[in-house]
Amino acid sequence: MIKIAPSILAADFANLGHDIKRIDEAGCDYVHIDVMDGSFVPNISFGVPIIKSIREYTDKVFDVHLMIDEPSRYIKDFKEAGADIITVHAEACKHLHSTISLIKSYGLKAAVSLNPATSISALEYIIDELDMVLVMSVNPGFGGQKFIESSLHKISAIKDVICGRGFKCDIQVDGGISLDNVKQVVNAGANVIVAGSAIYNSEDINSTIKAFREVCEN
Ligand SMILES: O=C(CO)[C@@H](O)[C@H](O)COP(=O)(O)O
Repeated sequence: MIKIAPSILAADFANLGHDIKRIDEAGCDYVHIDVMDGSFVPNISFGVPIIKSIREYTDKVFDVHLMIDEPSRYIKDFKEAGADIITVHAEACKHLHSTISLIKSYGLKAAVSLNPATSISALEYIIDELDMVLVMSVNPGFGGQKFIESSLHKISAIKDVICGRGFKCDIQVDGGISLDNVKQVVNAGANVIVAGSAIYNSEDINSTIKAFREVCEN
């Protein structure tokens, strides 16, 4: 089952509640929320208070992607703000295993993200604990970048590990996804699709989300 997760990084921040309602009514599965700290990534987006204030606009799953250094410092705050899934970067955690345990201790789903240049070997001793792996198909920090082709091989390699070990774990892909390349990432093994500009910059969000689902599932 494919899940569509529009990234609100591409939404109109002055009308965030309204823009979340639009993707909710269009039938998205997750609301993908990109938190950036200006240190782990060269950009600052928003944090806990904004997430808390948009929580009332939808019941959809809040899929919070933390592009921040040492995220363990803030897991409790993001849980209280309304996160359902928390993704941390392998590159940003000194103690990845304990950060994942902390996320799970709050009853949240836990995911690890890998930057484009990070090997899947970083997942070797943690993947069995995860609900999801996030493959970054652009360098994190900005929306609207070009999809990095080597991500396809990375997705397939992760899929092989998951199938080989025989457990359940979603594979999310994020960055440069459009209606033109989404089928390739699904064929490679991804089942959670993040798209920011392809959805929010489209003329009709409703039909674009439906088109994403149709392309992925057929
Ligand atoms: O995390 C990020 C960027 O760091 C992504 O979620 C982007 O926001 C996706 O945007 P598009 O590439 O789809 O415009």
